[in-house]
Amino acid sequence: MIAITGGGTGGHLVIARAIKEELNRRGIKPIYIGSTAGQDKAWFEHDAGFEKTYFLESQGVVNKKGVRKLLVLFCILRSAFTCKTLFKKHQIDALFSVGGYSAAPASFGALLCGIPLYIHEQNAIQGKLNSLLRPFCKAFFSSYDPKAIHTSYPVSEAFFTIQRERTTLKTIIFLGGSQGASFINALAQKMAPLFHQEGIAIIHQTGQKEFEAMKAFYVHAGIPADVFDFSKEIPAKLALADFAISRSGASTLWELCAAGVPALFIPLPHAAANHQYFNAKALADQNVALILSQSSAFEPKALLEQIQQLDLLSTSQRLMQMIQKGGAKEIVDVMLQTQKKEKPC
Ligand SMILES: CC(=O)N[C@H]1[C@@H](OP(=O)(O)OP(=O)(O)OC[C@H]2O[C@@H](n3ccc(=O)[nH]c3=O)[C@H](O)[C@@H]2O)O[C@H](CO)[C@@H](O)[C@@H]1O
Repeated sequence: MIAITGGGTGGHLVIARAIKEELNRRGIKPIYIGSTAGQDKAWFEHDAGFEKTYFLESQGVVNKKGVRKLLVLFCILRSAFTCKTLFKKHQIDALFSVGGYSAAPASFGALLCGIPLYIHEQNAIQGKLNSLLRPFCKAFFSSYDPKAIHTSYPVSEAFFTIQRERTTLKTIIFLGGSQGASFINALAQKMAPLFHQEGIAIIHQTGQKEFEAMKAFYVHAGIPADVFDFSKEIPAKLALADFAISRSGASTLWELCAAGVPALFIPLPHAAANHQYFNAKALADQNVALILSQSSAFEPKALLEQIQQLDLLSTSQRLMQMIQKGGAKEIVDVMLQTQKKEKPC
């Protein structure tokens, strides 16, 4: 039996879902261990692809100080012992972690039990928990790190199905990551009138917090736009888009590659170790993406011209070559081949 852990935000959870789906295709129903905080419950609480789901108390340690930090660490340790019991109950042979604070209890629990731990790092710069656990894991997967087991990013097949070459800028999509991005919403308010004048249609994922305000903005400005807070139909939205203005969360970035949608990335400046910048830089270094720093001033007309000057066709062709189907299959193959049976839990 396999357990999957980790999450907190959509970028982590989408990998957990891809691995779960690949296991389901092979007749395996894993269990899931996530957190009561973040988006874990919303994504998986009622997911029938899991044998059972558990949500334990866990929070990030990184930004905590003093007594608060000690309390969080104690909480993780207590939950790690809960996981030990769960592993025994479900006879877990292997744990797959997508990282993030919600992965901490089960990962430490696995180490306590001697259960092989497999880690997927989504980003170009590895997270704190993943760095700590990497020396003890059975395999470490990444689409960036040459020293890791290199696999194609496990993007859902749906993004390959809608793959097409882009030739003309007819529709633009604003993407703020799983929680939306205030900066991208503000930028959209400056750019939308220009796109509208050029006859470019707009799709805009705002996040929950600013959804009403952004919807009102488009209505007042008289600009027709497909505005939504969060959608389960991102592949259908990307299918229509010829260009994206987006945060560079790893999952979104690779989905854009798979779909062949060229993008201007605006990395989240506060992401740990600036990893969103390095995610986008890996593409920009190969001339297949534009980057705009959130702290640099920009002139909307100049930005529009920069986007319009991009060679959409060759960029979208090269993006599609950067990722292959079957990333989740590659990971599950390694996991099942190396899995050990003897468990001293
Ligand atoms: C604030 C934060 O911590 N961000 C991190 C988080 O990003 P975040 O959670 O924003 O994740 P990504 O942008 O990587 O992925 C978002 C996922 O949610 C999906 N989606 C998004 C919007 C929507 O309406 N519907 C929908 O289904 C996307 O298709 C994608 O699969 O995890 C990523 C992967 O570790 C990191 O690179 C990011 O830095």
